[in-house]
Amino acid sequence: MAAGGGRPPGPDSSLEPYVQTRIFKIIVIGDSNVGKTCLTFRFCGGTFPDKTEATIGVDFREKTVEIEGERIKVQVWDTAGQERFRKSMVEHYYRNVHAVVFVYDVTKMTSFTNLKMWIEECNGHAVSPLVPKVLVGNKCDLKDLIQVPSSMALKFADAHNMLLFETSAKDPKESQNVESIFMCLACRLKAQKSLLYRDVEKRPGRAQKLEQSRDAHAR
Ligand SMILES: Nc1nc2c(ncn2[C@@H]2O[C@H](COP(=O)(O)OP(=O)(O)OP(=O)(O)O)[C@@H](O)[C@H]2O)c(=O)[nH]1
Ligand SMILES: [Mg+2]
Repeated sequence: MAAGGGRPPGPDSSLEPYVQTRIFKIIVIGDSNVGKTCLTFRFCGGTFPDKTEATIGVDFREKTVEIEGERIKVQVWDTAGQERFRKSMVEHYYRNVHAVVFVYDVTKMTSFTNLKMWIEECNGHAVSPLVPKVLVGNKCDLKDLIQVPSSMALKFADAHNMLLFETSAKDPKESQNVESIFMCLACRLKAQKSLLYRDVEKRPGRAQKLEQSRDAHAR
């Protein structure tokens, strides 16, 4: 039986008339200086930046990944931790978000205790409980300075129904672990069939329609 309506199988996908790419919007949230920018750099660019400055508003990074034969654009929103650099942007962070990464610094207890506040902010923006969320303890390379024990972080993650990743954006040996944070979320999102195509290349009319229906869905 011929497959109706699906993408025709073929060796050269560039010949397909309609290439549909889903975009997953993942926001990275947490105190200033916990390493959000460095983590997103590590995932999207594969490196640790020599020098970073406090993020103002938001920086976008993107990486296309392939999961079970589907190309997916992971759009990472690297948000600002400092209140003065984020306050005008908060609504935009949470709008139509697909997944949330909460980051703390394992060497700074206040960045961990502040997670409560970040979770409250997220919940206050009507982010669905179905939106996957993960917890990331960063800077694990600073072994002698660790203030947040794994057991404490694990308990908190469990209580909030999140997976915990302890990692380091700096240590190249941890790069696979950083990758797995975003890949784990992308896999979970891919499994949510209800996520519509937001970026339909070569068919803008259809893309717009789907986007509208998605927005209507979200209301
Ligand atoms: N040792 C170590 N330092 C790190 C790591 N990740 C980030 N840093 C350092 O921590 C500092 C802050 O990193 P950023 O990524 O800019 O922090 P941020 O969370 O984006 O901060 P805001 O943009 O102000 O919200 C920088 O000096 C980084 O070099 C890590 O895994 N290990
Ligand atoms: Mg930053």
